Amino acid sequence: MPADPRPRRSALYMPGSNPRALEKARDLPCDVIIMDLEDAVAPDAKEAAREAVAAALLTGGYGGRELVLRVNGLDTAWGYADLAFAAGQPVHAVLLPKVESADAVRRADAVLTAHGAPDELALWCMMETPRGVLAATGIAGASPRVAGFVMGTSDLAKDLHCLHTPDRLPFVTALGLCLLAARAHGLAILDGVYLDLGDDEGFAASCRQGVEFGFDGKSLIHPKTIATANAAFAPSEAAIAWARRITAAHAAAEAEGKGVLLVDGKLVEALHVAEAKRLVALAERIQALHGSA
Ligand SMILES: CC(C)(COP(=O)(O)OP(=O)(O)OC[C@H]1O[C@@H](n2cnc3c(N)ncnc32)[C@H](O)[C@@H]1OP(=O)(O)O)[C@@H](O)C(=O)NCCC(=O)NCCSC(=O)C[C@H](O)C(=O)O
Ligand SMILES: [Mg+2]
Repeated sequence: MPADPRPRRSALYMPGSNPRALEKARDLPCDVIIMDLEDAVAPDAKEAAREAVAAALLTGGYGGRELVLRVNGLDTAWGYADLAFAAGQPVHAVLLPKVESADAVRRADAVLTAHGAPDELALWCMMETPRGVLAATGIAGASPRVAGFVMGTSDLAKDLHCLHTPDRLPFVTALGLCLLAARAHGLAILDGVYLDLGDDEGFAASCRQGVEFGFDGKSLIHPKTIATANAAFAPSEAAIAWARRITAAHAAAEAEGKGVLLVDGKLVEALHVAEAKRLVALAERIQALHGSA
């Protein structure tokens, strides 16, 4: 468990070519902002998008939100220049699209390093192709910079020829493989976007399912979905109260030389306390970031 888990309940994408969205993001209660140079930006707007992102980051005002810059792939006309640009930007992470191998991560890492990126600049990887999903473990461990995965379920559906069903059964294998690889390597992992902005109920259900799977949060395409994702991925008040209770009860039991106990008839061991402490730390970080859970 990370000692100090960072809130990543809601990660809002915005086109780098949309200055209004970049400006609006300063006042939105999302935990993560993903400024996109890739698929949300038309080919003839790629360079203007880089300039708009640079101007927005120079102005700042994004508070404690985590800033992520999605670049184009190194196999495109813009990828190298995007990475060279990203190396000098005040962002927390660079998000690589369509990552299919550990080697692709290492090539991107080398460009960042050659352009003076600090060691703290993280790499996040879009997991959105069949090859990428099958190479998830190698990708997760490819470089010390790799700190997160983001599921790209739209590209994945295209390559799998599958449908976006309400239960997301067609994605279960891919989501599970990426979750396993991310957790095995101590990475953050965010669920894919929900495309139907008119279906609030379906969106809420997909957030609940993301929580059940174990994702840290959900990637989003519109500000109106932030509140639902934030509520779904935050520990509930009842969960926090329970976490505090079992932590205290377990400490008292330990003082009496016992490793296990029952609280309200439920078995509590050290592993439950570890998860309880993670939830409480997460709730405290959310409070510090936005002032409320
Ligand atoms: C989908 C949109 C194009 C809709 O935009 P718009 O018509 O402007 O929406 P609204 O009029 O309802 O907007 C209301 C206000 O909110 C601001 N807004 C809208 N979207 C964003 C946003 N994403 N970030 C910040 N601010 C936003 C508008 O400017 C309005 O503000 P105001 O002027 O005050 O009224 C648009 O939402 C959009 O572009 N969304 C992001 C699309 C995107 O980034 N797509 C790429 C990422 S998803 C992906 O690639 C998936 C992955 O790779 C995979 O394979 O699965
Ligand atoms: Mg994609």
